[in-house]
Amino acid sequence: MDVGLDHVGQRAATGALPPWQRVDELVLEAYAWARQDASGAVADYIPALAQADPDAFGLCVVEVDGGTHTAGDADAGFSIQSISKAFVYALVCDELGHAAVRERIGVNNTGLAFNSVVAVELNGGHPMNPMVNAGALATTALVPGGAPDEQWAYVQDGLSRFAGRPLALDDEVYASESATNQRNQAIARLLESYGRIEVDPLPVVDVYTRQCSLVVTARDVAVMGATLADGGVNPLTGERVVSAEVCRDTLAVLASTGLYERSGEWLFEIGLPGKSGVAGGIVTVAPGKAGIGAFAPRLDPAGNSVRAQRATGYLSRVLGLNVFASSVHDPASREPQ
Ligand SMILES: NC(=O)CC[C@H](N)C(=O)O
Repeated sequence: MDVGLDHVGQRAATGALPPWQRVDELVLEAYAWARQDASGAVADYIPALAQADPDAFGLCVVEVDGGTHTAGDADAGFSIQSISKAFVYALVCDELGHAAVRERIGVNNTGLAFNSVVAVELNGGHPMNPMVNAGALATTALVPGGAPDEQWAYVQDGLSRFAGRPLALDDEVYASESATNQRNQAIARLLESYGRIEVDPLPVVDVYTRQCSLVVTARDVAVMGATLADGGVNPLTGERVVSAEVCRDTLAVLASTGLYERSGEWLFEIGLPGKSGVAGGIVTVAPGKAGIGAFAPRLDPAGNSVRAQRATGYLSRVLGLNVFASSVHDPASREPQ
């Protein structure tokens, strides 16, 4: 992934964000620049997703003090899909302690596609990390509650607390994905055969499918990211959702695995933990600073939104968010004009 940022100056990551009026302008600029790229294709392996408007595009930055900046369709709804994996993982770690989850789920990249069955086999039945489908299914199996309906209530409530508003299910996406998720059912059965899922796997797949079908907006996703950036406290509601330690651990996992087999390229270009979903959303977290939510349905071959990656990369540079760009003495780290 080369998102074509060579012409955009990298602001040093030390210090605060620019004043809010300037952030407003830069968000509009990032949006206009990313919008020029109409490449990629809308996901169609879940039939309901194929109906998305390919030109929809929303962008939102929420700062840890609650300051909010939007461009385009920031309030257009889309299904959260794999972005949910990051937040369900955080909730489960907060509940069970990260050591237990780390052993069972893992924190290393598979180097393979998000829905790879081979990855499970190659790793002796280990799901490897919570951001691929195998690890996400194994994580959802650990959600407290026991019965699937209670687990679902826990997930829906927890993700809503991250977003700061009640999130609802997209019934059409849920029905469509339920009818076509045989591969996820197979992965769950495979994990069961290796003892990595110890409950009935098909209800786990159902809870997972529901969690992926929650409707969010770019604004919601930015608030969810800002909650992780803010050490677990939602900057809009003031509610603590998870502990600061859980945020730290979740962000480390996102940095290495959030964009699947493209995670290295993402980190190289953008320098921030992020998580994508096949409906076209990406959440990105600038620790201690802000969350970014971006949504545009056209995807690259790994299943990551083209425009969302570009807009986020632009913002990372001009806002000075790249966590590796901290050398104020580096002549390449110049203030953007
Ligand atoms: N990458 C994704 O967003 C995948 C999520 C989707 N619900 C699936 O399980 O296939």
